[in-house]
Amino acid sequence: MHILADENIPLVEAFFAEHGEIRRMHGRTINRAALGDSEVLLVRSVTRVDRELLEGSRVRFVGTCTIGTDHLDLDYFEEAGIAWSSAPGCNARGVVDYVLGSLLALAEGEGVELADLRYGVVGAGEVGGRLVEVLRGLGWNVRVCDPPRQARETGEFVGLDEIIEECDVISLHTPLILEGEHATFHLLDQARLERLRPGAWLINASRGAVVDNAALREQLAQRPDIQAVLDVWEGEPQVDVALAELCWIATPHIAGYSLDGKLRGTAQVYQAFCASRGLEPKVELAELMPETPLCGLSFAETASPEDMLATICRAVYDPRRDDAAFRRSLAGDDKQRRAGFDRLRKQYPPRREIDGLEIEVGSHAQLQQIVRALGCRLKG
Ligand SMILES: NC(=O)c1ccc[n+]([C@@H]2O[C@H](COP(=O)([O-])OP(=O)(O)OC[C@H]3O[C@@H](n4cnc5c(N)ncnc54)[C@H](O)[C@@H]3O)[C@@H](O)[C@H]2O)c1
Ligand SMILES: O=C(O)[C@H](O)[C@H](O)COP(=O)(O)O
Repeated sequence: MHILADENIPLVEAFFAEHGEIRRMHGRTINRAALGDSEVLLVRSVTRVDRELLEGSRVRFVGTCTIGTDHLDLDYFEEAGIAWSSAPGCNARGVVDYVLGSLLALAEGEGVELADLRYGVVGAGEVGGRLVEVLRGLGWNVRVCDPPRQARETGEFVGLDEIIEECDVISLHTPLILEGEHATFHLLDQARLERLRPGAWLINASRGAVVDNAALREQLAQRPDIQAVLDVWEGEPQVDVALAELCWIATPHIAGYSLDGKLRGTAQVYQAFCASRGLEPKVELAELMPETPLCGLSFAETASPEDMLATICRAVYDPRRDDAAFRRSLAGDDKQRRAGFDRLRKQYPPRREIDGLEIEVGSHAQLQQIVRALGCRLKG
C-alpha cells in the first residue's frame, strides 16, 4: 500500500511504516498527479482535500492530523465512500497555553490585573471548553457563547452581542463555517468590531476568516485602545502586514503547535486508520512521547499568586518569542513572507504543555487553586 503524507506530520514512519510505503511532500504542493497510486493520504490544514484532488484516485482513507476540518470536503468523502479522520482535541491544550501567555503579555503591557476582567469565550468545544475550565478555575468571570451547544444543552450560555457589549476580553474558538444557521465566516464583522468595549482585547486562534481582517485593521488603526492577538489570518500563508503590525501579538498559526499536540494528532489518526481497517493498533504514543525537559517547579507559600501564575505559564511557553520571530519574517516581499510563514511552522521548536508540570506550593490554598486550575499536578 502507498501512503502519501505531509512532510510536517511527525512520527508517520513510527506509526504507519508497517502498513505501507510512505512518501512525504510539502502539504501545499500535494495535487492529483502527486497522489499517484496512494491509498492513504495524511494531511495537515494546508492541503485542500476535495473532489478535484481525489476523484479518480485510489485514496480510500484521508487523515488530517489537526483539529480543524474546514480544508476537507466531507460531503464528497461521504458520497465517494472515503473513510476519514481528524484528531479532535489533539492540540487544544496548546491553544489554551497560547491564550494564557497572550493574556499575561497583554496584562503586563497594559498594566491591568487579569482577575479584574470579564472574559467572553466564543465557541466552547475542545479548545474553548478547556479554556473556560481553566479561566473559571482561576476564579475569573467568564461568559460563554456557543449557540449550537445552547440549542442542545441546558447551561449558562449568552449571545454574541452580550459578549461584545460586556466582555473586556473576547477569545474566539469556533470552527470556520461558511454558511447556515451557525455560520462563523466574518462572525466578527465591521459592525461587531465597531461595538467592542473601550479597551477590549480580541484574541483569534481559531480560523482567520472568523474575523473580517480588513475591518479589524481599520478598527485597530482608528481605536488604539483595542488590542488584538492574532494567530490565524485570512488567506494564509499570505498575511495582511499592516494588520499584523497593529496587533499586540501576531503569530503564524502556531497556537496549537505543542509537541504533545502534534504527536497526539498523528496517534489519533493512526488509531482511526486501524479502526477503519479492522486492525488492532500496535504502536503506543506513550512509548514515543519524549520526556519533558522541565518537569516541575517549586514555590514558597509566600509567593504572590499573580507572579506564580505568570512564572508557571511562561516557564513552558511565552508567545512573545513566536511574535518576535514572526515580525522579523514580515520584512521582504510577498513571496518571502509566505515562505517565512511556512518556515517558522516547519522549524517550530519543541514546546510542551503547561499541564505536564508538577508544582510544589505547600499548603497555601490560593496557590493550590491556581495549580489545579492550570491542570498541573500538585506535589505532596
Ligand atoms: N490556531 C491553532 O493552532 C488551532 C489549533 C487547534 C484548533 N484550532 C481551531 O480552533 C477552533 C476550535 O477548535 P475546537 O477543537 O475547539 O472545535 P470544536 O468543534 O471542538 O468546538 C467548536 C465549538 O464552536 C461552537 N460553534 C459552532 N458555531 C458557532 C457559532 N456560530 N458561534 C459560537 N460557537 C459556535 C460549536 O458548537 C463547538 O462547541 C477551530 O476553528 C479549529 O480549527 C486552531
Ligand atoms: O486545526 C488544527 O489542529 C490547528 O489549526 C493546527 O495547529 C493546524 O496546524 P497545521 O495543519 O496548519 O500545521
